[in-house]
Amino acid sequence: MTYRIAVLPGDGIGVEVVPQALRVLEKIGQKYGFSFEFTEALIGGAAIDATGHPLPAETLALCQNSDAVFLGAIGGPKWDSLPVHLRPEGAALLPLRKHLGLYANIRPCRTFSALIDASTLKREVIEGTELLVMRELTGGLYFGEKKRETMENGERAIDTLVYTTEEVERIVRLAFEAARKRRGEVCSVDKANVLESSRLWRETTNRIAADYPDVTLTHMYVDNCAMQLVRYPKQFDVIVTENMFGDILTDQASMLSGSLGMLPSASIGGQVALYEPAHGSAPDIAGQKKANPLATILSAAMMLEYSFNQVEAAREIEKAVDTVLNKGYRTGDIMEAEKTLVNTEEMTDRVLEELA
Ligand SMILES: NC(=O)C1=CN([C@@H]2O[C@H](COP(=O)(O)OP(=O)(O)OC[C@H]3O[C@@H](n4cnc5c(N)ncnc54)[C@H](O)[C@@H]3O)[C@@H](O)[C@H]2O)C=CC1
Ligand SMILES: CC(C)CC(=O)C(=O)O
Ligand SMILES: [Mg+2]
Repeated sequence: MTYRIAVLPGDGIGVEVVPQALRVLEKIGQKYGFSFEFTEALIGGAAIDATGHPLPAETLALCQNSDAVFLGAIGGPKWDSLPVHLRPEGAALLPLRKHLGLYANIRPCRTFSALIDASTLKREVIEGTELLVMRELTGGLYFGEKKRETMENGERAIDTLVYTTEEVERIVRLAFEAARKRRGEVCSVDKANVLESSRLWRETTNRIAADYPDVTLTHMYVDNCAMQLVRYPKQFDVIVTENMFGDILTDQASMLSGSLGMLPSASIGGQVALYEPAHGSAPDIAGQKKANPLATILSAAMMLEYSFNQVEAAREIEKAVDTVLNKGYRTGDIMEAEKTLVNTEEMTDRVLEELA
């Protein structure tokens, strides 16, 4: 079996971590008897520089005609002065997610036992955390109408938060389905005390819950959730939430794993799924071989599981990551005293050794 993967390294550390995950995929494929046809394409700032557009038509066509899409990260200071609708994030990443129908972004967040003591949070708070955030990905504040208007005394800018019943229903159902395979608990996070879209979200979620009597549903306001995530994260099984809330809460939750460089993601819902680390292009460390490749390598494991049902191969990659951490290898973001500092490629070398 050969899987055809559209590979979009993007910008900044995207171009450093993606090749590392491809090495891991090649290796695990050899072991389990499958292979990959990787086709690289431009996206983001790199695509603006080369073609004038952050999401060239050929890139989109390649994604639509592949078995899965594997993305690094996009954006960076070079393109920061562009208006939102022209910059890499707004004109490439969001449209790509929309075109591919990827309405669900799954971000599993667990503690790695080797990293607990490196955390800024107390061991008793984070140990045993195993939560999953189901973030709505093609609606909400990032996709509503935007406007800039000239006023007498300056300008005003408008972003709109819109959700339809159907958009809420499909993501909430996925959350309930995921909870069924886990602890059976869904926490729906909203701001229903002030946002009308959240009131619709909550009403819809309550209605859908009737189809899942075996799953416990609770509701929480997003501000409280941000606090509860660092107070007592073990209370959460599946969190389902609006696009921007999920974006923010998962960067925060990544610290329960040890670093943003440890958090993988899968975006599903359409014909072709997309896998990418939760982090961005990290301009502050780009080009210095410091990037932690593990979030991207763990995203590759999610691809094997979700798109290709290669569950055993996925588990083996996750186990290799655990072992490498247990042996004391660390990139800078997770470094602590008496551990071995390695660069992006060396960390991957260690993972490959465990897969040998
Ligand atoms: N999916 C995507 O393509 C995303 C793109 N971005 C874009 O990335 C650019 C930078 O955004 P930031 O706010 O700085 O967020 P970021 O996620 O790129 O970085 C935040 C912090 O985490 C660190 N970090 C992130 N990934 C790491 C890794 N693998 N290893 C070690 N350290 C890591 C960075 O060095 C930085 O200090 C912006 O242009 C932003 O729009 C941001 C988030 C997601
Ligand atoms: C363009 C942003 C929405 C990207 C991001 O921060 C994310 O998807 O996590
Ligand atoms: Mg984000």
